[in-house]
Amino acid sequence: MKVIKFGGSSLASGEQLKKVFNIVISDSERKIVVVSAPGKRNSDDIKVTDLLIATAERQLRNEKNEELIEEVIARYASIAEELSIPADIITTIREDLLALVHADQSDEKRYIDALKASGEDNNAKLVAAFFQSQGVEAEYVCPKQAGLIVTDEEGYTSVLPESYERLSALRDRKGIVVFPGFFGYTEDGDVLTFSRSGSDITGSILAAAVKADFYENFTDVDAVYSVNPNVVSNPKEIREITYREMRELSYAGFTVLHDEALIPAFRAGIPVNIRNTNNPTAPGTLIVNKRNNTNGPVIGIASDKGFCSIYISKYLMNREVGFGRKMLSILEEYGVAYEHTPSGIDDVTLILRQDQMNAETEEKIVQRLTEELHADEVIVEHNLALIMVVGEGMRHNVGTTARAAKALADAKVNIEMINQGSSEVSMMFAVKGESEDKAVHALYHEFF
Ligand SMILES: Nc1ncnc2c1ncn2[C@@H]1O[C@H](COP(=O)(O)OP(=O)(O)O)[C@@H](O)[C@H]1O
Ligand SMILES: N[C@@H](CC(=O)OP(=O)(O)O)C(=O)O
Repeated sequence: MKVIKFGGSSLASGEQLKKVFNIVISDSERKIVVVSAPGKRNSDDIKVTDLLIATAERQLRNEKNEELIEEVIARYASIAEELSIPADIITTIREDLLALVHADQSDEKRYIDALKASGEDNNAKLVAAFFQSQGVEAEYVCPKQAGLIVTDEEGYTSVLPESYERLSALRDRKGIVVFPGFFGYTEDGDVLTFSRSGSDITGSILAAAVKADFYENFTDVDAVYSVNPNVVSNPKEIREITYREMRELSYAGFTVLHDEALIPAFRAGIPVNIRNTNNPTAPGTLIVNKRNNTNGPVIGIASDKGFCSIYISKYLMNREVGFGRKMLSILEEYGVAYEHTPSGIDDVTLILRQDQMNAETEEKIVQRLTEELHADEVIVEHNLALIMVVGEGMRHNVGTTARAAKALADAKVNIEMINQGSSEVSMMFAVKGESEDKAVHALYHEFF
């Protein structure tokens, strides 16, 4: 049995849905279909999820949002019309959406999440209706009814372990299951969404729950490329990659797969196949536990901007018991997570996503770090990009760091920081945000 997920780009129009249908029915193992909300039809288009977020935010500010609501409905209606799906599905979608817009707004996060999730929920209903109209046995399955229960943590949602057992019953359903991605229900019955692009996570959860043979993730590229194709044109395709490598690369900027989507499939030992809806005969990229290393030291180079660093120095920091705890507890009080902590004898640097702090919280954090830790220096540097060079082969190849550092030096990119060690399969370089693309090009041309 295969679980097959289609991203928003694969579901953006009636024409795309026809491709989806043909892909699903071409293989009788494709039994569970996870769908995103309709995505962009072209680069200037707006994803349904973004329209829904804007609708919710305007409602919360008591601003007019009727046009946005109609735009959302029109996206589904144009697909239904293009595919001659009976129009009553659009009436259902309209009623559902209006009920959500006018629902209780006392908990803003839950209100926004419920509206956001309706993008995939209503799309799953539409896709199921389309399959049925083609004479195929297919049913929409509600995540609540199926038992996709999620945690309710501060700013974070993940699947509860007991969900797997309940979801395993999906295996016994007759016909094709069409399941909305991106959200689950709390134990209290409220909708919570995963982070953006989280339908990938739903697909992986279901694949693990039903012990699928494969998790196929259909998107709009022929493969995972060794570097973001929006940065380097015609990059090398990756045929096979390990879970560990892909996890590092998707964390660091390979948006083709959500970085949390690998864990459920990895734990259950299910291979993940990234494929192209627009070119379904292409083999795509297979994500597996072990691969033959035919790639040399590096398999991929990913990058992401929007980071800052907080450099803290204090003479004899290494001798001070509890320094790290005190430092991190100050961040914790402001709800700020850190990504990396490269350190020396008398200094440590915290690397964080910059959008977690505004100018005011930053000032307070710096002041508290300085005063409470009696630091000699606390310096914040903004607008950094992190570049991750990844490959299982690094462990067996001497000199990879030197090659990377030389390539950056030759391209006149100053390395602000290097972090290598904890992970055996990656090294991280921090550079100034404006040097990001230059650095990625230089590293790509060094290793490929
Ligand atoms: N290394 C990479 N390989 C392939 N695609 C990548 C990579 N890095 C970023 N991408 C981007 O990921 C996109 C696919 O992800 P996404 O837009 O979320 O698709 P979907 O709508 O199918 O969920 C590609 O179109 C591409 O622009
Ligand atoms: N629709 C949601 C979830 C998702 O997974 O979408 P996509 O498959 O288009 O990345 C989002 O835009 O975040």
